[in-house]
Amino acid sequence: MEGHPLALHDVMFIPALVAQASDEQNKKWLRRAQRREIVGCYAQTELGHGSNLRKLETTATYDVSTQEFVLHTPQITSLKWWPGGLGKSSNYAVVVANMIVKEKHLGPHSFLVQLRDEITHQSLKGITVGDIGPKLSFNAIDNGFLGFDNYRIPRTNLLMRHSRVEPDGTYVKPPHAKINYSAMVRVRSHMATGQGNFLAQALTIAVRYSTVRRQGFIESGEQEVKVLDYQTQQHRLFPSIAKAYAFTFAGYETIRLYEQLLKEVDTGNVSLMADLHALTSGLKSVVTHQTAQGIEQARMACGGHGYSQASYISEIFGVAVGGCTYEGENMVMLLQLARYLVKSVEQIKAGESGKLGPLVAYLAVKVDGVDLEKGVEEYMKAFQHVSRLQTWKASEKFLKLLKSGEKREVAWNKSSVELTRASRLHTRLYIAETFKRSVQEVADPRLKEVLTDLLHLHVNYELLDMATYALEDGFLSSSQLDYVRDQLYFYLAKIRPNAVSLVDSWEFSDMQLRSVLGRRDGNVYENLVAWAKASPLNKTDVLPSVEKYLKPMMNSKL
Ligand SMILES: CC/C=C\C/C=C\C/C=C\C/C=C\C/C=C\C/C=C\CC/C=C/C(=O)SCCNC(=O)CCNC(=O)[C@H](O)C(C)(C)COP(=O)(O)OP(=O)(O)OC[C@H]1O[C@@H](n2cnc3c(N)ncnc32)[C@H](O)[C@@H]1OP(=O)(O)O
Ligand SMILES: Cc1cc2nc3c(=O)[nH]c(=O)nc-3n(C[C@H](O)[C@H](O)[C@H](O)COP(=O)(O)OP(=O)(O)OC[C@H]3O[C@@H](n4cnc5c(N)ncnc54)[C@H](O)[C@@H]3O)c2cc1C
Repeated sequence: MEGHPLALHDVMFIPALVAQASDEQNKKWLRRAQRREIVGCYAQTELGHGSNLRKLETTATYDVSTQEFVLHTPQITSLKWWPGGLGKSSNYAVVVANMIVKEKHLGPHSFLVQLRDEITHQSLKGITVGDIGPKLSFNAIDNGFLGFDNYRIPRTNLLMRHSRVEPDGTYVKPPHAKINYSAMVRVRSHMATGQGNFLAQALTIAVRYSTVRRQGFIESGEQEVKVLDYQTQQHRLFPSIAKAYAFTFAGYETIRLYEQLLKEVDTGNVSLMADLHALTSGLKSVVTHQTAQGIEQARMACGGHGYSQASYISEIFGVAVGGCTYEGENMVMLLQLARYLVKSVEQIKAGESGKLGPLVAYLAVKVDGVDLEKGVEEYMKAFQHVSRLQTWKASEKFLKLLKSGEKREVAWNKSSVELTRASRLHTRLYIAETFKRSVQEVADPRLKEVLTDLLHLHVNYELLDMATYALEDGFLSSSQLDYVRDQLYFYLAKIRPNAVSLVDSWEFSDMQLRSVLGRRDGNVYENLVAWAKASPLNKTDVLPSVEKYLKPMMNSKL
């Protein structure tokens, strides 16, 4: 769980080579990387800049006389800072640097750079590299720093699948300005399944423990109840079970889209890039945020024992919450999706609704009301309505400010909270729709029934959570919201008998979960005692600190 020092080799280094190095370059590098003869990482973020890639300070200046790039980090803030696996493990890196050719700044480009000797593993001359120190989590990964002192690499180490620099310094542009960002888009498109998995682990622990833990009574009786029988406990955990499934389904779709994008880009078609960038930006932000919230609720649902490291939930939280920051800080990425939404509104206003992509076509279609009792399709229309309402409101606010003479960037900043709200609602609609589609495709009738219950729970929970938007313009009445609440409570109770099976179906082994509370056999109490006894503090009855500090204090006459 604490991560693996070679994780980024597989997650980003190899994918960056696959997507950005030419076939000829990959003949030299890819096989070696796949065999782990060389170990690499993805070095982009700097001490001074992570979000704003246009301001990266590391430069790669082309020297036409030697046909080399000179890598340089001119000041402290230019040091690469954060890349996983960079500090100690990697001997190579894909380095993102601002490329300068014939004094022209051509923006961020990726280079394969050797950092350490392949035999001795010592850092090479001109390179300063090390570990950035302990973090909230991921402490088995050596996130690192990296500086270059006019460090030279051959021209052919610029990754040249999409753009090139010829020996004489002629620059051949890529087919899309942001094609060099593909390694990030890849990770973002995998994050929904990855985060769904973290949420699932925490829920497995909390749900299993909630069937072992007995406390209090619902009705007066002989035996105290399992805490999972409390409606509040179900409300804390079951909507997150639905989300863990929903995120996984949404993630499968974005992974498929990314694979399709890779194929299309190779044939010169970059039309999917903007859509996938917008979609994955929103999805990574909503999913990581909701996952962190869900894991924290799972921890609290385990009461005091949830706070113990024996629960292992705090470890899962630490790793998962990193996703709110890495691969694009969540607010920054929500604002990327918002750009796409505002553009869509502008297209509609210009009478070009026909040009809208399938995921935003609903922004042009007004719905007057819904009959929620007719089922999930009507809920989808309600989600569309709230997302459309907020997207139009936020866009109009921005466009009005623009019209009043504000600079574009200032108008954007003044509308940004509303814009991020629109992005979240649009993404939650997407998650609900992929959930619905995925459940429809399930062939096994018994499985389909249980997943349909989860889907119903999800749409009722989500709609209630967005109620302010739906009430704002009278789209939903208060009696409709009462219906949603009743449905929510109905599905909490309906899911209760299947709750343990739903989490067991994820098939985490005890070794994976590392949780005393979430043990498959349910023997929690005896193992908590054994776990406590194994604490280093219990190795001796009397600690050395007693002689050193306590006794002098206790014997003092003051
Ligand atoms: C098989 C498994 C695979 C993967 C598993 C991965 C994760 C699994 C989940 C859990 C993890 C499990 C275990 C853990 C193991 C390891 C940890 C895993 C990963 C951690 C590694 C972390 C790595 C990093 O963090 S790398 C650094 C990431 N950095 C960022 O994300 C920076 C964010 N900033 C940006 O991306 C950009 O600066 C920007 C905000 C997008 C702005 O860019 P820029 O200034 O250049 O552009 P403009 O704003 O001017 O926009 C112009 C225009 O371009 C459009 N645009 C921008 N980007 C893109 C793009 N990528 N594609 C297409 N279009 C793009 C933008 O929208 C504008 O369009 P319009 O003009 O039309 O509006
Ligand atoms: C666990 C972990 C692993 C990482 N692994 C890697 C790696 O392998 N390789 C790598 O290169 N990097 C890596 N990173 C770095 C990571 O990608 C960046 O930290 C991340 O992109 C955020 O950038 P930042 O640190 O510059 O945040 P900042 O941009 O400084 O964010 C600070 C605050 O400013 C706000 N903000 C910034 N810009 C805007 C804006 N335009 N509009 C509104 N608000 C804004 C943010 O929302 C945030 O609230 C990793 C980070 C972590 C935590």
